Amino acid sequence: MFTVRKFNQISDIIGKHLDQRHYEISEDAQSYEGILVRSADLLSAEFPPELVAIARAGAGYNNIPVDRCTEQGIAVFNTPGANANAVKELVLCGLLLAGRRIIDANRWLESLHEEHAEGIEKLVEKGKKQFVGPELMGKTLGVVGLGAIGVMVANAAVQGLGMKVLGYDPYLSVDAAWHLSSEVGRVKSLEEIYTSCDYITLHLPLNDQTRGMIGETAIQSMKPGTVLLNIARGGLVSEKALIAALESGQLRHYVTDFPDEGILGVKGVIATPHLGASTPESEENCAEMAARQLRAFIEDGNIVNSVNLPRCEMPRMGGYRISVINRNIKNMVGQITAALAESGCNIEHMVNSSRGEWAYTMLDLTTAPDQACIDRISAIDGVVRVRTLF
Ligand SMILES: NC(=O)c1ccc[n+]([C@@H]2O[C@H](COP(=O)([O-])OP(=O)(O)OC[C@H]3O[C@@H](n4cnc5c(N)ncnc54)[C@H](O)[C@@H]3O)[C@@H](O)[C@H]2O)c1
Ligand SMILES: O=C(O)[C@H](O)COP(=O)(O)O
Repeated sequence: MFTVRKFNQISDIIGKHLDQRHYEISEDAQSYEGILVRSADLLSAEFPPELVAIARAGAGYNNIPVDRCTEQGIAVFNTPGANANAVKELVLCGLLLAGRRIIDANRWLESLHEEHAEGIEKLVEKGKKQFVGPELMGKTLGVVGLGAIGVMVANAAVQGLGMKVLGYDPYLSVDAAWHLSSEVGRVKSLEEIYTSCDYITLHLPLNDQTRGMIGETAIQSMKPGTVLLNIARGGLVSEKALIAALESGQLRHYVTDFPDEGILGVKGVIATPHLGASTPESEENCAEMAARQLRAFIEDGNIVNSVNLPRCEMPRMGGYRISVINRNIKNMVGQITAALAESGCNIEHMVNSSRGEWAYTMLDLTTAPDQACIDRISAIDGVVRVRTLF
């Protein structure tokens, strides 16, 4: 029996993979092997020694202390693409809301309704000229980050809305390149996005490299009256520079899913309360993918969609499986196999993968290793976690 602690409300569909006979899902357990989480802040959480994996039911994992987890031998997973369509739809909504001044117009109508009991139709016809707003067709959209969401937004804007679209992503994956419409232009610098676009939308992770990337210099190099959309993370944009730019008109609108007390009420801000992934479809997709990945790792050691460890899968063909997380330094596999040989264990199947500074090995043995053998492998310099999976 394994225990998985939920740090957020997660769709009940997780029960399909984490069934009651083998998993207890708890909101307050103190000892647990797995975590399921959405946006709860785990950055300063203390983890129990039994914890082997954290599954983020969503895309962004800046709420998880990934480096600390790796040092402690904890695998961290996310669910790439599982909520991308929901976010794409919210971005398209944001483009239309900002372009056609729908929020201002709606607010005006509500005020009319409060002030006038009748004659509204005449006032509507007289007043509508205040809310003339440009069409999207023919305007240029810049997409920063061409991952699961950025590609969908770029394709929808170029194919469905008739916009010109420029995309920037220095780390574009082969998979994303396959899915990107050939009508989307790729640029090599952010400067090109800033200077040529009427609308700019951000679809990249928040990390040390991207925090505050939209500051005064970036905003000042944009076209006057640019609409900036940020459904990715609030920390990508410097709030001081943003507010000054909205006040001066350098930015016409800031469409964001991450409002706070600093920007709410500022003219030009159109905000939603972190609703990007809040659709029944994406909540289920993310929960199911997270639960499946968590179970595959807890029970079989298989790694798919980890953000800190390499992809590594080996089908179960009997035998006694152990898994090892270690630093990616020379002679680790040699030392692990030597320790097994010393304990008289024969290796039936083995797989080893690395990712940057870390590596992962799974071995299926013909006989069960004893505790002395596990201790010997755990004592190898650079090994951070050894698990027995039988
Ligand atoms: N508002 C919401 O509810 C919501 C929902 C999902 C995702 N998000 C946010 O959107 C982000 C993107 O999600 P995704 O599913 O598309 O992720 P993804 O990993 O599929 O795509 C991110 C892309 O950003 C690119 N990138 C990384 N650093 C970059 C840089 N410095 N400049 C340009 N591109 C860079 C990567 O190469 C990748 O292609 C997430 O990290 C998350 O913060 C928000
Ligand atoms: O990164 C994500 O996937 C989103 O920000 C969604 O967050 P949520 O799961 O808390 O809605």
